[in-house]
Amino acid sequence: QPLAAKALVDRLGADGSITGILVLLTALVVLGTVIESFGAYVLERTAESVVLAARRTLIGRLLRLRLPEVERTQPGDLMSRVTSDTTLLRAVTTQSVVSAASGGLTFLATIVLMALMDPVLLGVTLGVIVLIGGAVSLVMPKIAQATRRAQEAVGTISTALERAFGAFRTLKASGAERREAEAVREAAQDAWRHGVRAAKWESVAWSSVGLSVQVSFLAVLGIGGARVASGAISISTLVAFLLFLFYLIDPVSRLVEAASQYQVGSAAIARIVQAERLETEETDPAAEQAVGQGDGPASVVFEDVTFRYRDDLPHVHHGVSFDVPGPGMTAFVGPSGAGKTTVFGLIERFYEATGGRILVDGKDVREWPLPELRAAIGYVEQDAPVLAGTLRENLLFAAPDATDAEVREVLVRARLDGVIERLPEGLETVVGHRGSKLSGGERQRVAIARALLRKPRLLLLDEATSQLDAVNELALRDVVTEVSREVTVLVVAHRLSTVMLADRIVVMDAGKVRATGTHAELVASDPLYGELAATQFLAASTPTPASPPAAKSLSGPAPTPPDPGSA
Ligand SMILES: Nc1ncnc2c1ncn2[C@@H]1O[C@H](COP(=O)(O)OP(=O)(O)OP(=O)(O)O)[C@@H](O)[C@H]1O
Repeated sequence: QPLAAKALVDRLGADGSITGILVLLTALVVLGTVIESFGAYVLERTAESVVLAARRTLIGRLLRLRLPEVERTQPGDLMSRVTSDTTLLRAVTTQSVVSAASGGLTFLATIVLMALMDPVLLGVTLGVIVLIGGAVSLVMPKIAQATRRAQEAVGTISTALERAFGAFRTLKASGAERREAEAVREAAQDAWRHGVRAAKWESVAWSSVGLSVQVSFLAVLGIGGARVASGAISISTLVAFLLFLFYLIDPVSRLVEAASQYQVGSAAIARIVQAERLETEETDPAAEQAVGQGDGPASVVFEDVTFRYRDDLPHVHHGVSFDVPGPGMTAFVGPSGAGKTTVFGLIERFYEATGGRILVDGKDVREWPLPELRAAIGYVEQDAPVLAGTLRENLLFAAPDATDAEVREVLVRARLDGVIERLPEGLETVVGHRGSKLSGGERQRVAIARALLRKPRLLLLDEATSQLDAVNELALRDVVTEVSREVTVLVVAHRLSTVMLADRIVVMDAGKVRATGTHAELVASDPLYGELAATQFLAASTPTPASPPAAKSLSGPAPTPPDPGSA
């Protein structure tokens, strides 16, 4: 452009035609702008792609984490690694890379030209730059450290918010808004403090650029002056050298910028890598694709299983053994904390047993391809979680390929058809965060319908009927009885009515199976079972000798009215 402008001025002076040059000049301006904006676009796009790639990898791994890993970490913090930390990668991939490349090239070119003029003065300049550069390099880790702390604080904010929103009703009912807000504010304050600290160290790094050039200037002036006086170099060489020194400001600034941006990015990378290192379940896309539905009810055998949740915790199972041939209903009963729910966690292989063997269909669960094992199982958790989204999404969650006819059938079986009919939007009704717009009983029925839609060979129900009213409970009991004719059903039961329907009952106590048998057998033979039947089960059904009408409920809501159905 300057050359074209010069030619333009020359032509004007010589009264020549300027059209060609004007066109050339315009073309150069347009071309320059296009190249510049295209360059910026490519750079930003690359940065966004890096962020996307990091997020994809992270998301893919986080949803496959082993359950103990998730229990050891904070979901909110893990989320902030996907959302906030990955964003910081942009800085490294744009400013940092470009500054390092352009700054590095200009720096080298200037140094070469300076070396051609006077190697001695160059030595002086580099000496000063290296000295101050050394000091700056001490500052760099502090930027990384402060950024990491700031990002950790951002993770704490997410964790605190997740905790509050996860139990929003309890938060309000406990009047804990102010205290929880205070905790979040404190984390935000922490993020601010560390962010400011990072900014402080960055400004130290920046000001050192000016300092290094000024000190070099003084040193070159002194030593160069002496060399001019001694006749080693000419005064014009000294002047040119000093000018070059000022050309160094820009590349050195860019290099420092690149280095400090890199520190910020590396703090984020460290947190991302940390999340990536968490242990995931084995993945085998081929096995996932090839998951077929086996036939018939599955059998479950526990052989002297021992288990503890963590190495530093006591054992929850001390040699649990039982044998459940399919089909039929098996109820697990026992005092709270006996390890009943843990049995389900081990069958699903959420956790690995520390000793003994667990066989499903005669095959050790560790030898089953995980997707295949889980495809055979329908699981209704203790608190029957419903996910945000529509009812349809919730139902199809475990069986995305289910047909409308199958959904309808399952809705009728789970006695949800009436509920859906009453809703103006039917299956498209949005159920709110964790299904907060549904009643407790409705949530449980949705969870049961979801499990049934998976057409399991083994159904695990954890207190699945504990929040149902008498009519629905009776209906669901019929469903479960019906299902148990073809499917192996294991249920952690807290209601006598459910227990009495079971083909076999496993009584657990303190991490062991103390007895198995039918209700009648156990009432006669096992004192703990007799006591449980009398006191702990909800006396929902016909009073039995072991379950007087005034029986005290320890494990659930008020007793429901007597139910003649199970007499
Ligand atoms: N994820 C976990 N990490 C650590 N300890 C756990 C975990 N889950 C359960 N425990 C502990 O293991 C023990 C057995 O728990 P489990 O849920 O199997 O009992 P349960 O018999 O189903 O009790 P309930 O009838 O009250 O549901 C309890 O002492 C519990 O505190």
